[in-house]
Amino acid sequence: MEAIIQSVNGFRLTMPEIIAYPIILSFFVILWCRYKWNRRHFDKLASSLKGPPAYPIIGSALQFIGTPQKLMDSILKIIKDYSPGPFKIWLGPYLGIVIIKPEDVQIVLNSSKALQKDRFYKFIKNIFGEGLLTAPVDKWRIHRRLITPSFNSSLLSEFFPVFHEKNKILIKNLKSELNKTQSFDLWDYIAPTTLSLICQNAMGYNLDNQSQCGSEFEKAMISIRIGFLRVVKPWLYPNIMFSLYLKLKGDSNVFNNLYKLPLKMIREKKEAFEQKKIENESTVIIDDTNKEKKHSKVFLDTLFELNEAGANFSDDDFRDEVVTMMIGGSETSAITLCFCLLLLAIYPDIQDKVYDEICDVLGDGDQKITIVDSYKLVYLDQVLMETLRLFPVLPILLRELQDDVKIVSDNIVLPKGSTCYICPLATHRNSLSYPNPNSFDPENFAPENIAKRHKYSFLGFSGGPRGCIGSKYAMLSMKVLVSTFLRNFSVHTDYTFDDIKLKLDLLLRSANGYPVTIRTRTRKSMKK
Ligand code: HEM
Repeated sequence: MEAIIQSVNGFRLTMPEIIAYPIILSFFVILWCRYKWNRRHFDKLASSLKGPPAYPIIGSALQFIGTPQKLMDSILKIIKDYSPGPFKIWLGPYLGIVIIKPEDVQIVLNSSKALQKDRFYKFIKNIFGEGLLTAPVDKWRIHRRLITPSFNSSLLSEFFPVFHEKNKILIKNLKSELNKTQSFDLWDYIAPTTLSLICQNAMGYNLDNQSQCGSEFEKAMISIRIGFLRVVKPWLYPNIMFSLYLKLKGDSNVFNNLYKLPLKMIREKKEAFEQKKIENESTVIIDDTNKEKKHSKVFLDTLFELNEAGANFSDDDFRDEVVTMMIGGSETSAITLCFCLLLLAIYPDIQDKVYDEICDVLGDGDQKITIVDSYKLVYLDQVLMETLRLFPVLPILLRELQDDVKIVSDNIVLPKGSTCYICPLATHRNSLSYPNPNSFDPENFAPENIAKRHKYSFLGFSGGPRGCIGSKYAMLSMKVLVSTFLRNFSVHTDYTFDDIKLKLDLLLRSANGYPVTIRTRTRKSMKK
């Protein structure tokens, strides 16, 4: 039968069209209503919270578009406008609630319903796979329990010979910059050192920093930071768009390059492990007095042994845990150390005070630092903590809530399925906890001042069950490096505190590097 043609407002429609269009429209209206109904608790909470402007589909993403420095500026502005929260942020269609007050943070970080890393971590899964940092909760529970003993406090002293050896190389390399008037970037020396430290201490692998592999890994790390910027570029969310983007930038091989060194280490260490097993000498060494003594295994050997005992790590599991340790254990410390030394260069009085303490504990000679000495360097400890307060390497942590979580502020219930943004940067710069939050003042971490504050007002290493597994190792290794550095050189800069501009590309960094000059240390401790 011939279709009936009708004229509707000047448009000519066939009868099937007249029937189909309202059906299609109703279908979308129903879908939309269902979507809104399912998310009514998000919308209800969102309507009661302040937050930056948001638009359908993209949310507040427009605020964050631009360079890593612009991204950081936007974050700082939002924190300033909405602190101390809680406040909302829509990223794409996803509701996030930013919490800043220590009492709220304590609840979320310790809640069993907030252990899951947020969906946005999937973008860094390209890098870390399912290592501890990014692993889903079930896998994380098993791996965390197995891996924790490798960084147990009782083993920390065993890392010292490697600390000494690698710092000796650092000092030798730094001598090429001695007494120059032109500043250099601390990063170029510190980053290879921390990478080399973690490779040897966790993987038992002696990395020659000048080797092709080491520098290739570091280069891949630089390209990989762009992976993180996907979070604020919704058009790169689909994998196909991201692959295309990498191709256009000539970076399509970046992940293969990143994995080259970890895979090489695993292969070689596994061969050595198998060999030792055959010789049945895997855990026994003979000491000077010819007595047999247990030699603690490095982290990677522990993984091999656990696997033998039935832990069932796949090849990907090995790779992911090793990459996580390499990046989590080196970049974080390198950034903190660079900021710390730059701050000491900006504040020579504080540098002198740190140096005096080092001389008190270690003397003016070249006696090697021990673990007991490092515990006595309490002012240096304060300086490092204050550095992490001002420049927390991970300025924002994201948790996807697997159930409702009630926080203290206004008795708000954070709904299941929403994202909780914990913001160390904002918590650390809150004047309720720190009287002059934007100044460098190591006295903030004097014991009497720590006692006045909430425990969760410092989040440099996060907290709760998913807090940093390597915090004690990190503090010790940083203390050894800074004290060795300052025993050899004084550090100087033209920078002022306000010259430090920040950027965020996976981690928080100085946008213009860490420019300093160094001189042979002439001043001996004033206390002598
Ligand atoms: C100054 C140095 C360091 C800082 C500031 C730091 C900071 C952090 C923070 C804030 C987290 C929590 C991340 C999150 O919740 O998303 C974390 C987790 C982690 N860190 Fe560190 N870290 C440092 C050094 C290290 C070192 C030396 C290692 C290895 C030896 C390490 C290994 C890890 C691992 C494996 C995780 C994941 C823990 C888990 O989810 O169970 N970190 N770190």
